[in-house]
Formats: sequence, structure tokens, C-alpha cells
Amino acid sequence: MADAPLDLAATWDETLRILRRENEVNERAMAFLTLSRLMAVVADTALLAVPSTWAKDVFEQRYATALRYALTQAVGQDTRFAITIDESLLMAGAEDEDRPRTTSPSPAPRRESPVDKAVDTVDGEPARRPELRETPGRRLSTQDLAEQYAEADPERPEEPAYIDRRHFEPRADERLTPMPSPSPAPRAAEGGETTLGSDSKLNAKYTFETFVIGASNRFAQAAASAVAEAPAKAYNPLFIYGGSGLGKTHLLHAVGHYAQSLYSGIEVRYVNSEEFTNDFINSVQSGQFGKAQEFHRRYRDIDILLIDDIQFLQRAPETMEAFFHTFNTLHNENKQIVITSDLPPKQLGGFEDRMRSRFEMGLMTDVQPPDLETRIAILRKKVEMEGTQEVPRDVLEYIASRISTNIRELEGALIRVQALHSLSRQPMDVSLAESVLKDLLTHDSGAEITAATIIAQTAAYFGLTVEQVTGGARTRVLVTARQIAMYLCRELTDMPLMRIGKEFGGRDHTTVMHANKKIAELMKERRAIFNQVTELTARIKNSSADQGR
Ligand SMILES: Nc1ncnc2c1ncn2[C@@H]1O[C@H](COP(=O)(O)OP(=O)(O)OP(=O)(O)O)[C@@H](O)[C@H]1O
Repeated sequence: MADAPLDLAATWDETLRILRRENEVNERAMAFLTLSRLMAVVADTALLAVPSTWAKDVFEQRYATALRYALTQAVGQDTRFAITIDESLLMAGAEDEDRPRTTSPSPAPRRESPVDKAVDTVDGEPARRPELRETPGRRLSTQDLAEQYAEADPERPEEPAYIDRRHFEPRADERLTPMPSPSPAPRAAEGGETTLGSDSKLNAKYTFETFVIGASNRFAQAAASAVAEAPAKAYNPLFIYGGSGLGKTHLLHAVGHYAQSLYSGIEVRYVNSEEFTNDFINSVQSGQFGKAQEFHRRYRDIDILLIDDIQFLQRAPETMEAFFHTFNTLHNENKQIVITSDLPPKQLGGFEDRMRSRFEMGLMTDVQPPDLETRIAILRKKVEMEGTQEVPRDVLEYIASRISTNIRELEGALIRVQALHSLSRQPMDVSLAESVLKDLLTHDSGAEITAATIIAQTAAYFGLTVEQVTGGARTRVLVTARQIAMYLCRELTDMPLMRIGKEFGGRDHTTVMHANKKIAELMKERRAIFNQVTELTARIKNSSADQGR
């Protein structure tokens, strides 16, 4: 079980007291610190919300050591910090100033940001805004600060403060490592794919231990970790958005594993939005009371709902309505919801405003494409997880420098390099990697690759029909062709497993997962499979480029 939750407001008060005592921070910075908030402490990192870019820069650059020292003392363990900007804190402070001070501050009517909302629900108590104490050294009023700031930055946006990774650049001395193992290894099912013992459908590989943290995902990781530690207390919902293959699904599963490791008996459910849609449609179409009840039990009698790729939620009004009610029920009952999407709520087409505004109620954070060092660290982690032969740093660096936008592609390239090495017995060096990536990249026109193209090309290559590739017959040739096509759909398109399964006659996502694993293994063992995958990749890329012209 987790330790008793930290009293964040008291810890922040103590941090400020220590900073005042040490007297290393000037008055102006101290006044900004008074307006700031401690939002969470995740592993060894304190998440701070501060009112302005100026404050963030000053705390990170000039007062980093003093702040880190004070936080370490107040938390009682070595604590570093990450900062986000929440401009409404400045206004909140100004409003507080106008009111007579009381010992129990009540929430002021003010513009709410996702961050505010998040803090309002900590420990189920109303927000404890940092008190504006009158100290001998404090002469600047928050009203002064608000005015100064408004003058300095008249353009500041009225939008709620989105939290994104740009506020979380790593310190120079920071190493790229997975989080210092907060969670024990998840319970693995046979085949190592999903956890047993509950209906959660978690992938055993996607944990915080196997997730590499860099500037591109630092805040998302910390927020995900915080919701697992304190479900429905920290941020609800947590909304993670960003491009394909950047680790959103991985984080979602990691939340589930970590929460399960902390709270025995906690009910966690991971679901893709398409699966949610299917479940709902089945429950309605059957017309059976039992099915409807089963749907309710599945999505409402749970503690954490992890819903992936919300952009695919079928636009049918009934499904939207079902999701809206599920969301409200869970939220009202203080159950945690974590959502991923390719776009932030505001840009999610096809969703009603009431739905979008609910997505914005908690905390929003993006994940960005990782930088080179993070990509190398991810590759190193994959090698370590597979327990395969070491891959030299220059080879990892070469692969990481050539593939930059999608981690799934990065993993695919690593698999191919390892496969050629094990088949050809050529040394694992940069020239080997070059020869593999040459094939992979020279055909890259940037044109979009579709499942239809992959299936058609695979069928033509093996002398089969499209129906045979997507059908149910199980001769050896058919199964191999089908699995290769699924593998390439996973590697070369943005499609989630569930969607790929649909393209192959409505197969389950676990079938696609199995095919993916199988082909990755076979590529290392059988030259014929490696050649087929390589050759087909070139054909698919060429054909997609031709279609795009
Ligand atoms: N920071 C990371 N550390 C380790 N592995 C990562 C990291 N980010 C992504 N990956 C890996 O990259 C692959 C793709 O990640 P994932 O499926 O989570 O992406 P996604 O953002 O959900 O993509 P999509 O939107 O297409 O569903 C996974 O195998 C995942 O483990």
C-alpha cells in the first residue's frame, strides 16, 4: 500500500517557511512563491504550479538549489521539482487580497483552470489556496504583482492553462531513466500479454518501469503516476493527448498496473473507445436486460476507467450519450477516469461541447515526439526488456537519429536490425543498421499508408486474394501472410490494434498483438520471413507513394 497521502498545502507552507528562514530568495520571488501551489509529489518530484513564466524561469534558474533544499526538508526525502504555469493563480491571489482575511479561506469566484480544479479536489476538500501571510519582509501586494504582470504581458491568453511538456524541460544534470520503480512488476498472464485476476485487460509490458522519461513526456508521466497513487483525488479526468506512437497507451496501462500494485482489489478497466462502442451496441441490440446490466457492471462498477483513443468514439448519438452517462456516473462517484486522444479536447471534432468541457475539467497534458537522447534511451530499454544481445550505443544512435517521429516505427527498425544480425551473423554495427534502414527509409515518401494497401500488396505478393488474407482459413501460407499483413499494419500505420483486427474480418485485438509478436520473433529466426517483410515494406511504400501522386 502507498504511504499516507502527503498534506500538500501543509507541505507547501512548510517549504515557504524554510525559504523565508533561509532568506536566500528575494522579496519579489517570495511573493510569487506565496501564490504558487504544490500540486502533487510523485516519486521524488514535486509538481508546482506557478503564476507566470517569469516566476518559472526564476525558480528554475536562480533559486533552484534553494527551492530544492526547502522542498527536500519539507517533504522529508530528496525532492526535485517540475513546474507548470497557471496564470489564474495570480488572479486568485489578487482576489484574495481584496477580501478580509479569515482563518479558513473559502474559494473565490474566479476563472477556473484545469489545474485549479485538480487542486480543488485534493483529498476531497475545498482548495486551500496559499495563504497570503503578512511577514515582516513582504511589502509587495499581490494586487501590485497582478498589475505589474498585466502590464508586462497584456497579451496573455484567457484560455485555461493547458499543461504541456514545454513547461517541463529536464535539468541539465538529469539522466534519462525510467521512473525509480514505484510499482512492483504487474501480474502477467500466460503469454505475458495481459494481467490476470481482473477484467482490466492490461498489457504486462506497459508499466512505469518500462517507460522512459524525457522532456517530451515528463509531465504526462508524472500526472499519470499521480492519478494512480491517488485515484480521483489528484486530477479527474486526466486527459493525455498527442501524436501516434508516442506512448499514450503505454501510460494508460501503466496507471492501471501501478494502481493495482498499490491498492489490492481495485477495479481497473482499460478499453479502447471502439471497444466501448461495440460493447454498448451489443448490449442494446440484444434487447436483453442481462446484457444491459452487464454493460453497466463493466463500466460503472469500477474504480478506474482507462479509455484509449477517444477520437474513435463512434459518432452515433446513442453511444455518445452512453459514454456521457458513464463518465458522469464515474466522476460523480469519485472514480478516476483517464482518457487519451490524438487531439486536445477543444479540437476534437464531432463531440458536443458538454462532453469537451468535461474532458477539460481535470488536467490536460500532451506528449510530444521524444528528442534524440530519449529515443536512444527507449531503444536501450527495449533491448534490456527483450533480454537479447547488447546493441552498441552507436547502432542505437544511428537508428534513433534516422527515425524521429513515432516510437512504434523506432521499435520496428530495431527489430529488423536485430533480425538481420541474427540471420546473417554480420556484426551488430552501424553498417548493418545502415543496410536495414536504407530499405526502410529510401521508399519513405511520407505518403499515408492504409490497411487496404497493405492487405492488397500482401495478397498480390503471396499470390492470394484479399478475401483469403482477411478471411478465416488457416493453412500455413494463409496464416503467415495474414500475420505479416497485421504486423505491417501495426508498424506502418497509426491504427490501434482494435481497428487492425476489424480490417481482418473483425478479429480481436489480442489476435493482432499475437501476430505482431510472432512475426517479430520469426524475422529473427527465418530468413524467408525477414526477406518477405522487407520486400513487402518496399512495395507497400512505393504503392502508397504512387497513390499519393
Ligand atoms: N517513453 C517511452 N518509453 C518506452 N517505450 C515507449 C515510450 N513511449 C512509447 N513507447 C513505446 O512505443 C510504442 C507505441 O506507444 P503507444 O502505443 O503507447 O503509443 P500511442 O501514443 O498510444 O499511439 P496511438 O495514438 O497510435 O495509439 C509502444 O510499444 C510503447 O511501449
